[in-house]
Amino acid sequence: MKYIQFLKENYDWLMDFINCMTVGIWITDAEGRVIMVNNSSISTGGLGREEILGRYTTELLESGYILYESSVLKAIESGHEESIVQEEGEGNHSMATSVPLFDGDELDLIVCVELDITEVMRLKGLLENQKNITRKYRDELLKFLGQNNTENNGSEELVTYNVNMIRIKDMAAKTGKTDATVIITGESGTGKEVMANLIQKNSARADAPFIKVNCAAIPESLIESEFFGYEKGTFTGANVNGKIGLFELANGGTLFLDEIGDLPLQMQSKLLRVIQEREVRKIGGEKVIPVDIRFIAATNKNLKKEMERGAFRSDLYYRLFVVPIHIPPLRQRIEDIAPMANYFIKMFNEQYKMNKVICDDAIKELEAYYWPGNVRELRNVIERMAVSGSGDQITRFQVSMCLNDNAGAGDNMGPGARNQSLGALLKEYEREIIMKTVDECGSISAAARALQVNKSTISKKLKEYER
Ligand SMILES: Nc1ncnc2c1ncn2[C@@H]1O[C@H](COP(=O)(O)OP(=O)(O)OP(=O)(O)O)[C@@H](O)[C@H]1O
Repeated sequence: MKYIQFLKENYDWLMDFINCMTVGIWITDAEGRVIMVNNSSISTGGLGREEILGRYTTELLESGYILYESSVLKAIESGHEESIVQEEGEGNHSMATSVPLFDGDELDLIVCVELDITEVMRLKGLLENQKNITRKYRDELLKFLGQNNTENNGSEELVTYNVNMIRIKDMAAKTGKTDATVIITGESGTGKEVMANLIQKNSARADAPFIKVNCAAIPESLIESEFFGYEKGTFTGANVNGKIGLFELANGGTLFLDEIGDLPLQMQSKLLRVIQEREVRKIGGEKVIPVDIRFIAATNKNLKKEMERGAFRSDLYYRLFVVPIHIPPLRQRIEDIAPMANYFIKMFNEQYKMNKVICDDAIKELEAYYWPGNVRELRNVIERMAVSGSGDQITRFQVSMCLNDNAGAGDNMGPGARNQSLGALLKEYEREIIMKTVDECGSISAAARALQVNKSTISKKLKEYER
């Protein structure tokens, strides 16, 4: 009883000491009987010192002076430090921490410190509120991104959760509001056309004609007549009524010049003239037709290099690069792979009336791939797995096989490009095969029979995989 003894011997000056403190302090004996209490504690409760001193905590609890529960009683019971937070009405909160002090093995007394945490709780509430608001805005933002995605031509969305891409998308949407010429660059399959659709859809010309032309697909001999059209009787064997050219078709709207890097030099200078002078004349025609066209061009070529080697006109280059938009390859925005994969699965589920889902492992496998064919390749891979796999799950095994097929079909990044040794790759495939067979066969014995190995081999491998 050394603490109780000390306390009794030094009661007066100890009382003066704890009365200097702004926190409430209670000291009870091992039975929870109050032997000391300071002014700060009394000022927070409804009873005076004399009414508290000498009373058992259980009594105070029963009489309602202490609300709900007592940290003192909890500390007596557990023999450890105990804290409780209590609401004391009118939004006030306190936190009581009781520390048991032992003389040897014997509980001697309990020191309870009471803190007014009303302000802390108010701040906590504010923080919670703030967090809820942030969560709400985040959800709204994600919803907005998803909704924005549908603002595309046709049924396709521009799916992205990549910060860079979101910024680009934002900028693209803004340029839609102007008539500035836009050039979209990026590797094949990165989504340049999807971006062009987004720009057009967000522009004042959204309801006006949107003419798309693949410059690489038109034979050189026909390119001029395709763009400018011709008057009737101009060519023998041609349409007797003449032809309206792409420029005229796009008048009042937008002309999307895909693969502009493949436009023959001669046509490049003619295009430049149209962009600058805003008028066209049909082949064999006299009449000058004023045109009001917004140009969006795209290429997977490095136009600067093309210009340097004389394959692209520098004046056209500078005329096009008013608003340049570069779309990064898919391998540089790995966070887009999972949402895109899920987006394509949903799309193919609807198209083929399926219920496919992709497992996390399979997503990881997709994320580890190099994607030389970018989003187009991802979409094709998902479609192939969706229509060819059995069951509703797209597994990691299926992804591995599919990506290997892709690599084998001439794409330049096979499993080796993932920097894994043959041994590691074989182990990985062995694991996939075993897991899939056990999954499909429903038991280790059946899988062992199917793979023509001992049951113990499969069990051993499965244990290894669990580690
Ligand atoms: N961000 C995206 N969200 C959803 N689908 C996308 C996205 N980007 C590309 N795709 C899809 O990938 C495929 C290829 O996209 P797109 O044709 O726009 O690429 P591209 O860069 O214009 O290709 P290319 O240079 O070969 O013309 C399309 O099926 C398109 O719908």
